[in-house]
Amino acid sequence: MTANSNDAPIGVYDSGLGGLTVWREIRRMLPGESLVYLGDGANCPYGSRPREEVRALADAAVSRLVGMGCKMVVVACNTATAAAIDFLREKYADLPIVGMEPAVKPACLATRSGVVGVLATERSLDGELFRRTAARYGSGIEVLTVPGTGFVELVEGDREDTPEAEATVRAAVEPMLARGADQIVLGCTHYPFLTPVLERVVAGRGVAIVDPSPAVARRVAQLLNDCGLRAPADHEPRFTFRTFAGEEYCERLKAKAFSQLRIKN
Ligand SMILES: N[C@H](CCC(=O)O)C(=O)O
Repeated sequence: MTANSNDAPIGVYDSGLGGLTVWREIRRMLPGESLVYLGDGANCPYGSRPREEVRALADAAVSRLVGMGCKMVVVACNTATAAAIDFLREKYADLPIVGMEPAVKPACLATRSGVVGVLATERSLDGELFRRTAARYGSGIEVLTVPGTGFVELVEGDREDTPEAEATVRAAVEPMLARGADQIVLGCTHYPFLTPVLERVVAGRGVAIVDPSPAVARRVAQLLNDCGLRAPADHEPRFTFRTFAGEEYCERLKAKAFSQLRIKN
């Protein structure tokens, strides 16, 4: 297997478990593609680390995926995308790289109240990518940003459907609802794991929860086509999991990935 050959895998990278929400969508949309999921695990959460540090961590991750022969890399982490996507595209110039887009555009198009809430990590919200996107699509619309403080820890700690999770999510979301938000954008790939709790918090309030991962999977499909990199029809897909943490974390990644899809491991 060589890099850029059609039967090579697509690398999907995140600080931890969160990128599995993107992995799931890519797996659904492109069932014939082999995927290598790299969940750092050793340095998670990234959300309040300095930009330079996140950039170095993302570089190490992409370098590992390239070393494994990946034909494309998906940075399934909003924080790493915000901190490092330009740097990565310049350094790995021959590698097609897909990053996360904050789904501000569809939310601004769909809002009826004119108020959109965005939940993301501190580092994503203060990044240029988010500022540019909000300025471009949010004209005439109030875009409220709230850091999902403690959200990543809940997911990493397998506490995403607990009373503690509900209280944490409620504290972040209530002020948005009070201001009239009718769209809540999940600007961190860990947050879709909190959707059951979020749905309980917004129940009956006419609020849509916007998850960008299906759009990212569509972008992956499009870029594979554009680059002529689709796996051959007879390709037997393989799903591989890697981490910078220990073997136990790798087993967690695997279990969580397959439990979401209800696929036998
Ligand atoms: N899942 C990541 C990173 C969360 C974190 O490590 O703080 C994101 O999309 O931003």
